[in-house]
Amino acid sequence: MVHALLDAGVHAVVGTTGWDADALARVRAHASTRPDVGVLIAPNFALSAVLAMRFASVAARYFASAEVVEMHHPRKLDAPSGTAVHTARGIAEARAGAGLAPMADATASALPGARGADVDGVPVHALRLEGLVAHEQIFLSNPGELLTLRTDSFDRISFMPGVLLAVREIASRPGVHVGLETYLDL
Ligand SMILES: NC(=O)C1=CN([C@@H]2O[C@H](COP(=O)(O)OP(=O)(O)OC[C@H]3O[C@@H](n4cnc5c(N)ncnc54)[C@H](OP(=O)(O)O)[C@@H]3O)[C@@H](O)[C@H]2O)C=CC1
Ligand SMILES: O=C(O)C1=N[C@H](C(=O)O)C[C@H](O)C1
Repeated sequence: MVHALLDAGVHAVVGTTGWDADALARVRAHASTRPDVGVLIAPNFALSAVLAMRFASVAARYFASAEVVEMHHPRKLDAPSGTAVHTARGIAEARAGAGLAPMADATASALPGARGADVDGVPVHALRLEGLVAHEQIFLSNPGELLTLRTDSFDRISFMPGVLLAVREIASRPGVHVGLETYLDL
């Protein structure tokens, strides 16, 4: 779909998650044939989630350990959530940039999944619970201290301001961008 929109010269705001690295690379390659067209792939349009991700990536370099727990409604098809993957990648990039060593974890035996998914070295845990919409907690810790960042979308109305911002801005932002934070002055 995004390839067809690029071919037609139509800007695309994408909120669908579950993209793997290969799919993203294919879009980037295809987009290079239409540098005049904008593509925004945003795993979350809620301001609280975008800010939580940003805060996590700013804080990550100061903490020895980091893990992400996302919680969603049980009808969700992908796990972990696109938001959690994006959060973990931001943390991992910040850690790598600061030259931090891999996180301590002495686990020697575990049931499959017990330590979550490994996203660039950051454990990500997915809960599916009736009654929830979209929620995430980011844990960052050092010996003797813990920082917890939490974002809750109680209603899908939370995504709307970000979607409107994206569709209003996209024509002035050619190229492929990942994450609504690229549109914000953060
Ligand atoms: N970026 C963000 O802020 C957010 C992202 N999401 C992401 O959006 C995606 C959809 O989630 P959600 O809205 O809960 O899912 P839903 O099942 O509620 O909606 C999916 C929609 O896609 C349509 N659809 C499904 N398959 C096709 C297809 N092959 N061709 C065309 N249309 C299709 C469905 O149409 P029909 O009803 O006719 O089957 C339906 O309208 C997920 O990846 C989710 O993670 C969700 C919320 C916020
Ligand atoms: O499926 C959902 O509902 C959501 N999906 C997105 C994700 O995977 O991060 C955004 C939000 O969490 C809602």
